[in-house]
Amino acid sequence: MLASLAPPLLDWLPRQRWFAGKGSPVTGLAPVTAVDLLPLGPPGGAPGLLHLLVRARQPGTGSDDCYQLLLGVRHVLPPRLAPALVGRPDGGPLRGLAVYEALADPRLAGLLLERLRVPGRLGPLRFAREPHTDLPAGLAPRLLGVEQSNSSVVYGDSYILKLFRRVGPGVNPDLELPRALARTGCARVPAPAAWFEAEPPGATEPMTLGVLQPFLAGSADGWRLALDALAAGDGFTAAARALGQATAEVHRALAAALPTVDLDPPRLERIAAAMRRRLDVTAEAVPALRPYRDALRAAYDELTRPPGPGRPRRAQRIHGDLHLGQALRTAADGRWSLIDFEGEPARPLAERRRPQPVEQDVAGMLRSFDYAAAVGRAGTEWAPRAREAYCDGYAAAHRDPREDGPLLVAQETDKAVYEVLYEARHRPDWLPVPLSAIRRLAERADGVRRP
Ligand SMILES: Nc1ncnc2c1ncn2[C@@H]1O[C@H](COP(=O)(O)OP(=O)(O)O)[C@@H](O)[C@H]1O
Ligand SMILES: O=P(O)(O)O[C@H]1O[C@H](CO)[C@@H](O[C@H]2O[C@H](CO)[C@@H](O)[C@H](O)[C@H]2O)[C@H](O)[C@H]1O
Repeated sequence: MLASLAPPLLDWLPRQRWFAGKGSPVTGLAPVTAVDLLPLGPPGGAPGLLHLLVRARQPGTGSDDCYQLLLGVRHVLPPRLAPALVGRPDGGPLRGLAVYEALADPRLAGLLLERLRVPGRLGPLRFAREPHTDLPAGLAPRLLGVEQSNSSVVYGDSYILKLFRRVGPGVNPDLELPRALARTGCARVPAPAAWFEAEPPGATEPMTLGVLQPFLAGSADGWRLALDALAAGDGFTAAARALGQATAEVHRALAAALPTVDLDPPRLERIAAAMRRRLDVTAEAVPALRPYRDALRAAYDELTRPPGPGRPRRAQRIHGDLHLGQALRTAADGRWSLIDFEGEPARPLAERRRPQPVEQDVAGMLRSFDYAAAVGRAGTEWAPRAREAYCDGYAAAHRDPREDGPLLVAQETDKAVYEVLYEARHRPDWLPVPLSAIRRLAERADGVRRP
């Protein structure tokens, strides 16, 4: 079946926002699993729903990533679904049929919820749910239009299903961590209600494919709220402080729920080495970063010097890609919740599941205030105030993340380097935002190198 689907998919896949392999051509697709979730009916009857895991061949990248696709199949595509068209295969069993993004079709998205309501297996797919959750039938689905790393469908403003696009063996932290947090009673993170995974033939571990969790209706994300506050000339320090507190609570709950480790010198050296590697890879890909490479390395060297006495460094499971867009505040009670514990989508899963210093998350959020200030054209004081308020809130609920300056600066540098690559690949117009932070961090590191 894939042979006839391959030509339209080869054209369509690299254009999707969630396609992670931008920058290298896709030369072929290899099927991993194919499951008919709903067989195509006769003309005028039910659409078909095909679940596919495909490996995209990208020579020279060192890895052929596996992607999850949900494809609708119809004899005739109604005009409202025209933007979702992937293509019309010109041979094989799908010849002449319209193949399209199934999540855009409420009938097919609804079927996914039905599958999640009833635990069980279907070929290599396994559907599971928390035993005592009440999942009503027939909730109206709508595909979220936001441009993200994955795809999400909201059901009746009650639940949201996140479908991971680039998938790999091992439990996804976006299922693992919220489940662990739910067990501790931490209410800052929506608890998974159901999920599904695949066990392809020969796989050593299942791949998490999707997670259903309660939808926080009436909430707005921190990025939107920060930009709104900036446009209105309102302050953001109270919100930032509360967000710092929420982050600290989640970190404390994660440290209680899952193993933590000492950041001894060999571990710190490994962290610094990984940061240097990311810097080198990014400087190769983005020439604008090259003039700052040596100065930034100094920040990583600082990290490996022994910290002051009484400052034990520890690592634990963290969010891994914390920014304002990952924090939702409900209008009714002004409470912050954190979402999207997948970690940085570009990093290998095993690395994302490794314990890290909490400063990595704190640095991510600090960078985000900087982004909001740049995009919202804030005055020079806005970001420093928000950053301080966030750290104050964090310190009040846990410990002060500013205490270990070298660790925080190294993490912030690493994050800004990540953002340079992210923006170069996904939003080149935004590249100046992390680059201006890189300039600032490089000047600071130069000051440390030549006091
Ligand atoms: N539990 C939730 N309640 C309300 N909105 C949510 C919830 N989870 C996610 N969202 C919305 O969906 C968007 C995408 O979710 P996210 O987990 O960040 O996916 P991605 O990995 O694709 O970025 C978020 O920016 C947020 O607007
Ligand atoms: O899609 P995800 O939420 O998993 O995260 C990716 O996309 C983010 C952009 O939406 C990106 O975040 C960067 O841009 C944000 C503003 O749009 C800014 O607030 C963040 O600080 C900045 O890192 C994130 O890095 C990326 O992993």
